[in-house]
Amino acid sequence: MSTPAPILLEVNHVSRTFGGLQALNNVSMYMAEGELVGLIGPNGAGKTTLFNLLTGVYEPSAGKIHLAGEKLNGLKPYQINQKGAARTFQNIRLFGQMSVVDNIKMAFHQHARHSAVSSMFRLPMHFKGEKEINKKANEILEIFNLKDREHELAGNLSYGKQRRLEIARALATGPKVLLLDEPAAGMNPQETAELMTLIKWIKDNYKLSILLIEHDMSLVMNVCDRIYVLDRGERIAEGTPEVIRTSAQVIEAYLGQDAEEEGHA
Ligand SMILES: Nc1ncnc2c1ncn2[C@@H]1O[C@H](COP(=O)(O)OP(=O)(O)OP(=O)(O)O)[C@@H](O)[C@H]1O
Repeated sequence: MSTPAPILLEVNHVSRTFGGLQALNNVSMYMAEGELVGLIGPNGAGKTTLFNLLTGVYEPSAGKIHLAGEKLNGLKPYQINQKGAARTFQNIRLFGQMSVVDNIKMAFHQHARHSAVSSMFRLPMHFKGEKEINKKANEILEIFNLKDREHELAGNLSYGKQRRLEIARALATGPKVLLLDEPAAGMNPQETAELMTLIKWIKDNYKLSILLIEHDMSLVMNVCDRIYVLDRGERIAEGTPEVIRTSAQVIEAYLGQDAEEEGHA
């Protein structure tokens, strides 16, 4: 029997309220090193809120979050990024007026080892750092098939390519865990299939954990090792794709959503 991978991310009994609204209620979850975990649930279930808690956009009202044994509660988004969590957003947030390659280099700079002093005075260490960053940015552009567009303004890329660039940029910060919020939203079926192959490849080659929010159910079922299901702020199921596919509670939650949507139509 192989030894189980160590736990990387731990969420313990986390809740979050917004005024009177309980967006998350006593949710616990974990991710092991190298796992690709799905986070699904009907609209308004609390998925993005959980991402926002994991990345320091909001603080939990109760409960604790640990990454690689370090507590994340109370840290700012940039501090959590430095501890190894990077994310993409539902609505793409690139520097549209900067080139593709500069978007990647910006992310490297956040984590580059050369200090502000060495870059200010252009010390030899600064040039060594720049050379290294150029090399790494090149590698990432090749992997994400964006090399031929490196000097184009990010805002001019097609939607599918902007989504890929956003993931490339998150990866450039050297994360231990990558949080992807609906990375396939707005993509056509071919772009989606390519993206999924890429996500699996990233997981295997960068040996990192990935948490994926995605509405496309077949996609989640195909790529994830395990899945958590939220509904109205509560965790209602957890398990392998097979377990989730046949869970009566999950089916009921989604049917409930369909019925609500039909009622509003
Ligand atoms: N900043 C906020 N202020 C007030 N309410 C919020 C805030 N953020 C989220 N909510 C509420 O919390 C609940 C959960 O929202 P959340 O965006 O986390 O759901 P979701 O599962 O990501 O939904 P979707 O699939 O539609 O993106 C919703 O009722 C939402 O309106």
